[in-house]
Amino acid sequence: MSSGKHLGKGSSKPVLPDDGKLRLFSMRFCPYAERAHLVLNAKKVPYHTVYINLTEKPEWLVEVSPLLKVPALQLPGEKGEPSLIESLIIAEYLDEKYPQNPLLPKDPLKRAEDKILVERFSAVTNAFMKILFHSTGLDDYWLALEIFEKELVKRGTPFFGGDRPGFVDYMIWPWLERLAVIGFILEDSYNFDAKRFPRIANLIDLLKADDVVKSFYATPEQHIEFWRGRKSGNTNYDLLA
Ligand SMILES: N[C@@H](CCC(=O)N[C@@H](CS)C(=O)NCC(=O)O)C(=O)O
Repeated sequence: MSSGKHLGKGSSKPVLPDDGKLRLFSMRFCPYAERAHLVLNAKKVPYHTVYINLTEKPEWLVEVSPLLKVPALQLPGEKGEPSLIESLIIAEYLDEKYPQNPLLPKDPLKRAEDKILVERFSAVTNAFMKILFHSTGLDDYWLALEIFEKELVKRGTPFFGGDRPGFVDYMIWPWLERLAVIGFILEDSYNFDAKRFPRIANLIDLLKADDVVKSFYATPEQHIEFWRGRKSGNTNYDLLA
């Protein structure tokens, strides 16, 4: 169940059924929130989604997300107390709590290596933000992405998770899904060189066909539409809600 529209200032906190389901506070176009949706969907855990208008945040958001950010995950039975926050913490919690379809490897060293890789992805997400808000940083973006291309060569598998998507794949996917936005912001339709990133290009194709990714997918056009609104101060949060 989803709240449908993004709730903003003046909205009352939705009363959700006490049905033992998790509650995810989210925003449809937030890549960090998408991480949480992907893990929940990979685990097939039923949950409610409450979408938040981040431009005019509802007064009650602080009750569930002390840093006023999404995602925040409220556990069944919790009422107002602060929930789990931070996409990576939420993703790891869910992977440990729900053992079906494990995403992180069992081996402690391999687990640590995957988590380090995801930490290193912040170089990509930081460069992405720079492009979005300052139209600069494209070279940094590709340089950071190269680390991931090389890692796939090293692992010799189609996914970071091996023969199927794992933790790293789902944690980085939201930014791969948004590659077209870079072209839109920089007013350049050419934005991804599949010859420079053949493994990443293959990974993108494979992930696009993955049921979990498909369960929370927005098209390049939809992402561009969202960012066009955001840039002009007319954010259409409900474009896909
Ligand atoms: N480090 C956080 C980042 C979450 C984040 O920045 N979310 C954005 C939306 S994509 C947000 O809630 N922004 C609201 C704000 O910063 O006021 C995570 O991984 O969950």
